[in-house]
Order: sequence, then structure tokens, then C-alpha cells
Amino acid sequence: MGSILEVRDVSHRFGGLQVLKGVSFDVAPGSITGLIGPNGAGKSTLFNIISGFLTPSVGDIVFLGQTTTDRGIAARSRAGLQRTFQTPQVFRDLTVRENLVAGCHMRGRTGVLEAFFGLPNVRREMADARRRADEIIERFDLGPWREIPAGELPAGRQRMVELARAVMCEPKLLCLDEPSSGLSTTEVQTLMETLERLNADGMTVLLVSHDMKLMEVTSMVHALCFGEIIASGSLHAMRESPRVREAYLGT
Ligand SMILES: Nc1ncnc2c1ncn2[C@@H]1O[C@H](COP(=O)(O)OP(=O)(O)OP(=O)(O)O)[C@@H](O)[C@H]1O
Repeated sequence: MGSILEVRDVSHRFGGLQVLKGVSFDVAPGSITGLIGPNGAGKSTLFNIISGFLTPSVGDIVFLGQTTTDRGIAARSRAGLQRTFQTPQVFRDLTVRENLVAGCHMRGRTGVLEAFFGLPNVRREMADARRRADEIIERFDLGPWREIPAGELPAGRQRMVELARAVMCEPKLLCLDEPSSGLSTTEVQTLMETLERLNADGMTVLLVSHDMKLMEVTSMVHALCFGEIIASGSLHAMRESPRVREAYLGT
């Protein structure tokens, strides 16, 4: 199989501000690919373009061989691209389990009328969703908080709930925006182990962050600076690259 995701010559401007300049890279299936860069490099803009929250001024996003540049967020999600946010977006009043079941909704095949009348296939689908939510809750060590409203959990745990909900959708590509932001050292370690486990189970991950510790889980890293990719390679190669050191690490 070719690339899961191809970013092709993407440029973007906000009014007079050129934020991305001809950015191209691929995400290989089965990889954890990282995108690093200093504040203001254009990471979030690129991430929003990949996930469909923004349309690039120029260039294309190709997901699973299909040009998806003009497809909306929901269509990309149905095709298997899931994202998380810098600030975790959980349904605050729903329990952890309900959050995960809600995540499963996108995978459902039943229509609105069937759901309204509570037809047997809807009940079956809901039972499947609850079973799957319970499995994932165990995998993410969220058991003790299963029936707690997600909004009452500390930020680190909410991030795990958001990640678990994204995993419920069985994404082909999981895109994570600054997933370690606001986490303690122990929580970052747990996050890294979780990502490695998901990847070992076959999930492809795109990780956008300036956290070099977190980047240790990646097999390929692209460094973005002032809207351009200035280097690509292993994390070790990035740490050794004079251009990255100068632009990103400031040494
Ligand atoms: N909606 C917007 N309108 C105008 N300028 C914007 C907008 N969003 C981002 N920018 C500008 O685009 C540039 C790139 O921002 P972006 O948030 O993509 O960078 P980043 O690498 O994600 O930074 P950070 O690590 O601080 O989140 C910055 O100069 C920012 O001020």
C-alpha cells in the first residue's frame, strides 16, 4: 500500500500573512509520523488543513489515495481520519462510557428514523457500541472513571478519554494535536506507552507537537519552520541537524 496521507505542495495565507509555503510530505501506513516546529511555524494551520477545518489556498490533501481537499470534516472522519484537539474536547456532562459510545455513532449504519423508533438493528448497534466502549475503557485504564461525567476529570484524564473516543471509531489515521500539552511527566509517559501500543496494533498516527520527549515514539519526523519543511528524518537526525538546531532548538 502507498501512503495513507499525502500533503501535496500545500500553501496557505491568512490575508497578507503567508503561513505555509509549498509543504509536501507523506505519512506511511503503520508509522507514527511527527511534525515538529517552533511556535508560529504553521503546525496547527497544517493540522487544520489535513483534518478539514481549513481549505488550503493552494495544494492538495490526499487520504487513502483520494483527493480530499474539498471534503468536509465529517466525510474525512467517516473515511477513517480522526483528530484530537490541543484542548481536549470531551462531552463534559456525559460519562466516560457515554463519551465513547457517542464516538462510535459515526461508525453506525442506522438512519435517524430507525433510531427514533428504536428498531432492533439500532438496539443491536447500541449494545455493540457499549461492549466495545467497555473494552476500550479497560485498554485505556479508565475503568474507575467509567460512570463519572468527563468534565469532572482532570485535564490529563480528559485527554485519555478524547483519545479513547477517537480510537472507538477505528481510525485508519489518528491525528493528534499537541497531545502532551498540560500533562505531567508521568502522564506523558503513559501517553507514549499508549501510542506505542496502538501503533503495535496497526494504527497509523500523525503527531503534531513541539514536545521532543513525546517525539521519541515516532519513526519519521518532519520539521516545519516559518511555513516550510526544513528537514525530514529520524528524531535522532533532527536532533543532529544544524538547521533544526538553529531554527527549532535555538542552538
Ligand atoms: N485564523 C488566523 N488568522 C490570522 N493569522 C493566523 C490565524 N491562525 C494562525 N495565524 C498565524 O499563522 C501563523 C502560524 O500559526 P499556527 O498556529 O499554525 O502555528 P503553530 O506552529 O501551530 O504555533 P503554536 O505551536 O504556537 O501553536 C502564526 O503567525 C499565527 O499568528
